Amino acid sequence: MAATESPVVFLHQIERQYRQGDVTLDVLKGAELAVWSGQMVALIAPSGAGKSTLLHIAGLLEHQDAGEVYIDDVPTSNLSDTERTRIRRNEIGFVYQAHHLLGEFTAVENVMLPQMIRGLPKHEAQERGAELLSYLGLKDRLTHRPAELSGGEQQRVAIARAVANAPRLLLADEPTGNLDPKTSEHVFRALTQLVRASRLAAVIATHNLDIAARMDRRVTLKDGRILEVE
Ligand SMILES: Nc1ncnc2c1ncn2[C@@H]1O[C@H](COP(=O)(O)OP(=O)(O)OP(=O)(O)O)[C@@H](O)[C@H]1O
Repeated sequence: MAATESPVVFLHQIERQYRQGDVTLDVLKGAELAVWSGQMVALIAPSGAGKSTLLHIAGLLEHQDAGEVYIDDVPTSNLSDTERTRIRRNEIGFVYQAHHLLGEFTAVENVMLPQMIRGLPKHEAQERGAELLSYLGLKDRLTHRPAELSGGEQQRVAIARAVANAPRLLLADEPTGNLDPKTSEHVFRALTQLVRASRLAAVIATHNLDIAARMDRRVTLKDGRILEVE
């Protein structure tokens, strides 16, 4: 990392409250996090601490109440919805605990879709989809539908889909949460491979401490703020 390089994502003094009736829940209270290209950051915190909220805000899926999200130095809070969607589509990839693949489409079609939404011709999307899936060890599964794939295979398709548009930032919310240890290891390796090869900035929420230990940094959420941990 060059000393002058800007972070891919910089969350600055992020505040987020949820109101339900008379009750106000302060989930984020000045959260601060910068992640650089090529860096994998594990986000480890108890259930309800605000991990998903933080990832949704970093991914421009949800608005913060105060503070700023910078993507490649661009402040995003005052951008139009169209502009936020453009950044989300082109610069950010998401992987969720449940893979959210489209059941009626094949593995490769699931990876083609975000690229075609972005305007890529079908044959190019198909070529990249097949290339990514092969890279993740799914060369023989291209035309399988999600129901015909194992949990780990489905999750690798979801990872391929998340990086199909060559994002700069990868956000993952417990990507190995539903998987057995061996499959988790497989999926984590696939994620690492892609982050390293494409120099992505990645924030990965996980409860798996073995996996967290192998990332570049570990952070937690305590009282609505981010703390670096060993
Ligand atoms: N839309 C919402 N409306 C009201 N409260 C919400 C909303 N979304 C989240 N919360 C509350 O905010 C807190 C943080 O939720 P969040 O999902 O970010 O936690 P988390 O750390 O991701 O938890 P988990 O590990 O269980 O997924 C929780 O107490 C949750 O109930």
